[in-house]
Amino acid sequence: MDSTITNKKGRTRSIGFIKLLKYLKSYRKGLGLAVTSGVLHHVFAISTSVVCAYIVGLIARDNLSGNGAAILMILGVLVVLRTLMYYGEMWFAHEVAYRILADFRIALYNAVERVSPGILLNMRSGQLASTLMSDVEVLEWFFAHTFGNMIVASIVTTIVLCFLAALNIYLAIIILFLIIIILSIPLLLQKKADEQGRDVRDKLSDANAEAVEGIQGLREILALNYKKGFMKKMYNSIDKLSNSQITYGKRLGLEGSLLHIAVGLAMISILTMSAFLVYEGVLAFEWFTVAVILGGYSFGPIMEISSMARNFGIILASSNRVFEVLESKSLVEYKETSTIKGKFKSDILFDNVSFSYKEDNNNAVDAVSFQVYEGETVALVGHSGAGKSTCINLLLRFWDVKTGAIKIGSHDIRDMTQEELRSMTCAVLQDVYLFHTTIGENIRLGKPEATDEEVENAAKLAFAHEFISGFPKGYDTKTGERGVQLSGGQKQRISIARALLKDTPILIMDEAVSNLDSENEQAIQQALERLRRGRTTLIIAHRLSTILSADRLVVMKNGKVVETGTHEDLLKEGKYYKELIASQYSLPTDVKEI
Ligand SMILES: Nc1ncnc2c1ncn2[C@@H]1O[C@H](COP(=O)(O)OP(=O)(O)OP(=O)(O)O)[C@@H](O)[C@H]1O
Repeated sequence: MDSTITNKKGRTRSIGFIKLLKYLKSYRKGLGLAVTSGVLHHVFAISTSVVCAYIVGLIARDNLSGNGAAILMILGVLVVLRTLMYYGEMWFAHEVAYRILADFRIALYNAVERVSPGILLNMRSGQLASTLMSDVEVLEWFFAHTFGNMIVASIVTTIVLCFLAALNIYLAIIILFLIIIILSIPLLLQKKADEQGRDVRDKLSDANAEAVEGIQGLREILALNYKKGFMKKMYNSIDKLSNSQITYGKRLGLEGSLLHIAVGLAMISILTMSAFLVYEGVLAFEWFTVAVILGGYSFGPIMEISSMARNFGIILASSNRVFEVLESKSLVEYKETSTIKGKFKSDILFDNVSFSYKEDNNNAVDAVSFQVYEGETVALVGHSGAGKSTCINLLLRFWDVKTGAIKIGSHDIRDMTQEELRSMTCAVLQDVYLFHTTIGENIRLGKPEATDEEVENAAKLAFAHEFISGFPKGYDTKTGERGVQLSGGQKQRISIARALLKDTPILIMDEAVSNLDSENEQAIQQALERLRRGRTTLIIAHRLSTILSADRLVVMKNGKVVETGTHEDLLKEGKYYKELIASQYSLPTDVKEI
């Protein structure tokens, strides 16, 4: 029987098993305690039954001869010990399992952070959440109930077989043979179990992703009256999941039935064989019931691991999904240690930069060159899809350039450590995310050690202090999910306060396109003015006022830089810029001045 069934990623069952085992390495002590108490739990349970069976045998032969009280005492002690050991086994096994799950969750989150946003391109956020939470949860079966139980089953079965061999060697041989048959049943159905397990986990993750999308896009679903269409998609996904689970359940049922038939036949064989041995005078009568009980017990632990093995398909599928994230290669590798001497200057150079998001795609930016001098504000302008955000993504090193180089202070950003790059740059992006914590903490994100006074000063400069103070709890007001809901303009002012507090020499901005009321608009423009002062700023400009206030403009079209210069120069000499401005801001094409 091939015990190394290959899954869709080419990973084998045995490789998956070994990978999971590696995580147990640092918990050897806990695992040892779980296995020891597991073995003792079974040994005491078997001993209790064996003593009972022996008493029955003695009573049947009228041979108890006044030992009843002592035997009852022994039985009482065995029951107490068995209970204690069961408690210990559950405690230690779950302690190890849940500690490992915590390790997995932290490692997974680190991996997501390391490989994002690249990984998020290929995975829906619901699918990722499914891996982070429920796939990891499934691994509890392995760490708490599979590996340790396998060791316990091997030890207990060996002990029982030795005991049986001492009674009669033929009984032991027959039971060993029957155990091999019982163990081979899950192996026979292993390929199906792996395929079905993978299918269930994939379908579950799709259904999760659909549900998450339904929550995230609820506003659009209601506003566009898309409820029927969305529900159809949702039903479809849930239908596929339940069909897959039913198929999986049917196989579990088939496997379980085969196991019960095998165990039933095994019990009949033991009963017949023991009776035959007693009849032949080879086995004393009082050992008959003991032999039958021991025979039955030898299948107990084996049945336990067989039922776990029946679910190994799902365990393997979940572990593959977890390892897929853990082992995803980072799109960007940072230098571990700094090689750059002296202080950084903050000018930015895009030197013949080309990049495409996927190998077979056209370049999103193509041979782009421009410079932002220290303290200068350069605005990227162009139609949607021109490549402006891509320039910012590359400067922030969410991806690396395909050819060319981006330099800060004449150093290639690929030669900088993550810490160096992050301490030089701060990004204020369109979609401001507020965490479910206080407004104060949300502002403090980029500088956790900032004092309350510094936070308040930053908020004042960002014109956010006034509305924050208006809340009954001020800076201690909770925001984000289930916290107070802030308007788009208020969120932007908080993100400007964050940037002011972080106080980096380079500011990278993607200006929000959403319409703001004039009060918000004015406050934000003034806050941005303050933020840009003395910093090297690269900004994706959408508002005419921002374009006008920039020192120079870099005009992009289809991934290329087509014109650069000041607004006035471009109006005089540029051709494309004039058309762009006219089309975007409803101005005549012969506009001379705005
Ligand atoms: N994550 C991505 N994966 C694949 N292609 C992408 C991705 N992001 C952008 N693109 C493509 O790269 C090209 C440049 O897009 P980019 O977002 O840089 O343009 P933009 O000028 O910022 O547009 P907008 O003003 O609408 O944000 C477009 O063709 C776009 O479809």
